[in-house]
Amino acid sequence: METSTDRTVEQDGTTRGTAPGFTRRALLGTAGAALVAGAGAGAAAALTADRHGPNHPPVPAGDGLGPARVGFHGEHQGGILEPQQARVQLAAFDLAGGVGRDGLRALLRRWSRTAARMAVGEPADEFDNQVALDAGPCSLTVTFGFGAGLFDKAGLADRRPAGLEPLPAFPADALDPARGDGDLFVQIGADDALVAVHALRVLQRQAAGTAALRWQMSGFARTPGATARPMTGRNLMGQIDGTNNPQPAEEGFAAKVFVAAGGEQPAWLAGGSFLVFRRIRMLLDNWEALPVDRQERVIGRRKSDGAPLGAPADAGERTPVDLAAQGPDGALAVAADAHIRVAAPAANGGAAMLRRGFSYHDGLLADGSPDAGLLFLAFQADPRKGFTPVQRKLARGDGLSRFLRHEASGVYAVPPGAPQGGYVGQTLLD
Ligand SMILES: C=CC1=C(C)c2cc3[nH]c(cc4nc(cc5[nH]c(cc1n2)c(C)c5CCC(=O)O)C(CCC(=O)O)=C4C)c(C)c3C=C
Ligand SMILES: [Fe+2]
Repeated sequence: METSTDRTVEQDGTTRGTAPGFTRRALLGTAGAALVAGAGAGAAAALTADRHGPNHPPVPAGDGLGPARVGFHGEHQGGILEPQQARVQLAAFDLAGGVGRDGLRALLRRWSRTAARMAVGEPADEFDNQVALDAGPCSLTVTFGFGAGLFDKAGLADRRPAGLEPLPAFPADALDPARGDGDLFVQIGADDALVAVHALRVLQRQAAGTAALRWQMSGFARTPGATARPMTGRNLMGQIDGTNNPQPAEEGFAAKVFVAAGGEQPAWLAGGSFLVFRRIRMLLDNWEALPVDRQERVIGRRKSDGAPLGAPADAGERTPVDLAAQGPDGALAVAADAHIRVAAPAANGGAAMLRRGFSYHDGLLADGSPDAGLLFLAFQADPRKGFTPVQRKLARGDGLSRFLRHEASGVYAVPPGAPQGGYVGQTLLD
């Protein structure tokens, strides 16, 4: 695993030299980019401790989160396999009328070039507003997705993937169309809020005349180093959320998450994925009125350590779930309507997805309740076999659904990663 701050590990495992990490903006001559490296070394050592992932080089103590970087180029796009960053910006754009295949290609070329530059902390181009000048890339990833509408508008209807059909309406959906769907989707993750917002602003300005912002949302996850040891983050209901995700090292992971070559989906999408997005508001006033043991019953896991109900006191979140386990009274330890029972692949014909959601908190609603919840994001090889059957089940029989409102929705084809010198979407457009 690469450890030097002046080299980038690309997703294909190759390394690439760059100007020494934190001072590269100054080397590039960007105005105002005289940078201070190594501040707060002691705190930084802790902050960087849990940022390691398959495509994510460890950062030596003393450099903080700033210089950490995720290579833009590779087999898959960034922002899928890496550990979640502390901040996310989600946005969707609609193509302007009359923008055909060539206009779309020009935009994606430009966006890819810019995302690759920003991922190593370089300024974008003339549209860079210089608001993140003194920050490193902070593990910036930019992930692009294509909505169903894009294919008709760009004259590519014959290349629309079969998996990109609209999601069915689920019972109790309360969806706002203005905050869902969209022709082009962008997920921007970074360990610094300004870095993420800056990247979105640059992409938006570059799109002027070609694509207009349709909706935008901000989210957050745990900041690296916030806990004494690396552990799965908590959501705004206080649950450890993400434990039983498919793990990259496990057999069959790629088949669950990525589109295989030679299958039902078009060849251009091989190595890509599908992303299902749901903005799910949590009814926190109701949830927080429940005693903790009732909250645990709703999920099927302990709140303190995330261990499955019925597991021994010293079990941890990674203890395998025993859905047949019984309590002392002979009743199922994980209740029939517990979220983890209803959502489990075993209850859904093996349906699986890689969940990578972020919390949001956007103030209060008119009734004084928090406008807060989960920006649910799940990558999968085919939503018709992943998200849809699971959500069908959850909407009918999940104890958690009484505390949730699905308010916005989108499904996007996520193209494979771009090779060096290439752009995301190239396999579709060239
Ligand atoms: C359709 C898919 C899912 C939606 C929508 C969903 C919403 C949602 N989930 C939580 C909290 C937790 N979910 C957990 C596990 C879990 N959830 C899903 C699917 C959806 N969740 C799956 C497939 C699983 C794994 C089930 C298993 O195999 O064990 C957990 C437990 C910890 C974990 O494994 O992640 C929590 C907690 C919320 C709050 C929420 C909507 C806001
Ligand atoms: Fe869940």
